Amino acid sequence: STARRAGDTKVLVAYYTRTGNTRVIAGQIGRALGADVFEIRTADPYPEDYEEQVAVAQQQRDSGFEPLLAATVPDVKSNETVFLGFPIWGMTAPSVIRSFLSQHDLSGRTLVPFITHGGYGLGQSLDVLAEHAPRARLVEGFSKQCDQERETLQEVTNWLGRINVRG
Ligand SMILES: Cc1cc2nc3c(=O)[nH]c(=O)nc-3n(C[C@H](O)[C@H](O)[C@H](O)COP(=O)(O)O)c2cc1C
Repeated sequence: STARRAGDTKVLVAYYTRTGNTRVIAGQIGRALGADVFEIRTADPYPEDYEEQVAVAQQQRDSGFEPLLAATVPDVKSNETVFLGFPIWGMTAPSVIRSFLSQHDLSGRTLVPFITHGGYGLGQSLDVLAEHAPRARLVEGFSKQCDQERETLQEVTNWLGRINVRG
């Protein structure tokens, strides 16, 4: 919603997701606060294949690469508060989150992370936010353990092996 009362502060909810877990939280924050919701996307799509994605994520993490964004938020500075959501990849924030923070100056703004992970916790992700948005006011975020794609794929593979159906 863009309708606001005088005195309201503008809130943006920006998030990145691969399998949708983080999107559920983004949608709930957006509805609860009447905030604009922006899905962060890379200009070049990531692999659909899980193992290929793990390899690309690791390579981009280790090299410090910042993938090009498909789009940026116009006038991000008009927002007093920015919620930033992402999954944990390789014990840290996905490299596209570093791209987002490099491309959007959040100086003097309140930055609220919301993070999903597969059970191994937040890793280095909060350090990444502090380093790449050094002049934002980083407040306590929300985090939740969610399904791991790896586990779902393995369970489906096991099940297909048990039933007697051949493609
Ligand atoms: C490339 C890749 C790397 C991941 N690395 C981790 C990890 O280091 N620790 C962890 O707990 N979960 C890891 N996960 C699991 C995701 O963080 C978890 O499933 C998350 O909820 C996915 O969010 P999404 O559905 O919004 O993409 C990884 C997933 C992917 C695809």
